[in-house]
Amino acid sequence: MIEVKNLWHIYEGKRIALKNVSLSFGNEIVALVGPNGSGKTTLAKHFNGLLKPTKGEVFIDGINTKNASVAELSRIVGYVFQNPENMFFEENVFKEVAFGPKNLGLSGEALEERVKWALRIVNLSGYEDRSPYSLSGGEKQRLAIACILAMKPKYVILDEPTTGLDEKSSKSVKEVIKKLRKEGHGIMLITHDMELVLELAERVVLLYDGIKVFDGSVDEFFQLDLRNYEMEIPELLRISKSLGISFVRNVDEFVNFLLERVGT
Ligand SMILES: Nc1ncnc2c1ncn2[C@@H]1O[C@H](COP(=O)(O)OP(=O)(O)OP(=O)(O)O)[C@@H](O)[C@H]1O
Repeated sequence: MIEVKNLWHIYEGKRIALKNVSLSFGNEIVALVGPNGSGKTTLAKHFNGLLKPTKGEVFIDGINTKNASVAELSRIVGYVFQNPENMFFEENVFKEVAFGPKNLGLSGEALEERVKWALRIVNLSGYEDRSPYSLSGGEKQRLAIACILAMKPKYVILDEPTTGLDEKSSKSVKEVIKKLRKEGHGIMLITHDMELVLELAERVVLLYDGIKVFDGSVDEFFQLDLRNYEMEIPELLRISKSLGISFVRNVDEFVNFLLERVGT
């Protein structure tokens, strides 16, 4: 369980980025949303100790982040940053994925198994010898996820995992996220992509100007007037609402509603 208790974060220069935020999350997919500058990244950086509370406390499976190093916390919380190509530095995909578990002390067959396992989950088996830089945007995103998974963290934070990806790549990243959830990982999606929230999230936390203004179900979230928070509901929901359909997750559900209506 990740537990945030009355967290304040004030950057040097006195910018108050988080104001008394409390939340906890476990084995679920939580979307962390809010307009630019609302404090999402600041909050997420507390989960692996990259930032320490100005006031308040953060516990990762009972460990107070104040007393733990980033290295220690990164074993429990994996953070997949935005623009993953910035994090690659090895000559091939195998070495890139092996880097983290190697640092954790794995070697030989165990290391090879771990890398193969991580690549299998993200559907990149067979890519071992490719240069990370030769991959497509979606493949890079999946490689970045594999690098984190190879360290077997219990929680995975994904910062804008679908931004800049085409439909097909975005779909395969979503499949990976679903797979991780099934494997028992707790997942936090930091995102502006409301379609992604609609499709995958089980819960939404909304930050606005450093304050947690909403924490609840996806259905309830999309009942808020999101324009107040500089966001918009997905087109699919807008259309379905205008047809009197209260809540659908995806096009298939939408079509089913319409077919039921035609049939009655
Ligand atoms: N290193 C820093 N020093 C000073 N202020 C910072 C620093 N990092 C972030 N901030 C400020 O803290 C506030 C929250 O920023 P943060 O990056 O957490 O927001 P965000 O919700 O992740 O935004 P975005 O959606 O644009 O990524 C912003 O006003 C930002 O300018």
